[in-house]
Amino acid sequence: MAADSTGGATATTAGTGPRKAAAVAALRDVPHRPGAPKPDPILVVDGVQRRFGGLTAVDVEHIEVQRGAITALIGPNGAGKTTFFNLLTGFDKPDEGRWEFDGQSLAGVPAYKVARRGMVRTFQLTKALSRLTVIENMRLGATGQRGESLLRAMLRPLWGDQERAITERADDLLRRFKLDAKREDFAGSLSGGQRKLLEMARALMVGPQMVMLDEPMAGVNPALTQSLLGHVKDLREQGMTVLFVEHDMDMVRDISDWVIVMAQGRVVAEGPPDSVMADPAVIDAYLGGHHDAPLSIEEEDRQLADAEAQVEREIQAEEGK
Ligand SMILES: Nc1ncnc2c1ncn2[C@@H]1O[C@H](COP(=O)(O)OP(=O)(O)OP(=O)(O)O)[C@@H](O)[C@H]1O
Repeated sequence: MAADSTGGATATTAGTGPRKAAAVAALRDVPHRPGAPKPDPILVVDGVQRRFGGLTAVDVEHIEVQRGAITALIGPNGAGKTTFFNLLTGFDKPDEGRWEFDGQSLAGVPAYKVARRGMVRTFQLTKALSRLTVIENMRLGATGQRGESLLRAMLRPLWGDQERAITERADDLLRRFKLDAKREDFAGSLSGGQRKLLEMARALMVGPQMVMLDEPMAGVNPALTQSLLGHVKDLREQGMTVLFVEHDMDMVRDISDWVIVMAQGRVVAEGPPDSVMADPAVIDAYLGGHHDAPLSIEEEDRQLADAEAQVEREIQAEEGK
């Protein structure tokens, strides 16, 4: 069943409606390990590899994404998260592997068709898109496409009913995302947070079942943070599945039902946010290094003890001279 992606006049700021409870309940008995099977997966990925010369950027053996849940994809810089998003949504091609969305293979399907089949990703406002108005960006979203080469096609006039339906949908979404006052403004004039809202609103133009968000909090000032979080949670409350890449661990903890951790192209851990983030192996090996997550008290104690022991050894070596 297609998700109702225009419904809901405003984002539920609490975002803890019945779908949140259902997602948590559905994932309760899923084992906390890479590749764990889910009770109702909307996306199933098998053996996807992408190599750039000698570098294997993505090497995902198996991933299942639970329908109707918010799943975070985290990992250190260069882990392969963005490349993986690009592969799944048809913006790049893997060297190997297959994946099914809602039971249908998507391998080899171009990006705009992937979007029309119900899996859509946000993409950042490029320079060219910044020179279009907000409403023009929304219309481009209806084609499920991105990219400068498509601007001309988009600006071609549409016919009567089709254009009316698209404009109506765009205006509904702009109202919902409180961007209606910006309708005729150039997208480039929006603040960081408003851009993120536009990217999300534009993705919803195709009425997707699954929305993939690439760093939805990047560049968003604190005043808009809660509103953005509310909108993401609202996607789940309307029946959509969300998969997002994010470095902001507070956001991951706040909104995700499940977390998948990638490092060096592979899936190295899975589980609910608290359990994944408390996993010393994850913090130490994949997050601690670049301070994405706060250290646990045990980890802090261990690092302090290591440092003290090191100083002690140095003092003794000095004294022994
Ligand atoms: N087009 C490309 N050509 C060559 N190497 C690439 C290309 N795209 C990505 N890579 C390399 O693949 C690896 C994975 O990159 P990717 O951007 O997917 O990681 P990421 O997890 O999204 O990182 P970040 O969190 O910093 O965005 C990196 O080593 C990157 O340098």
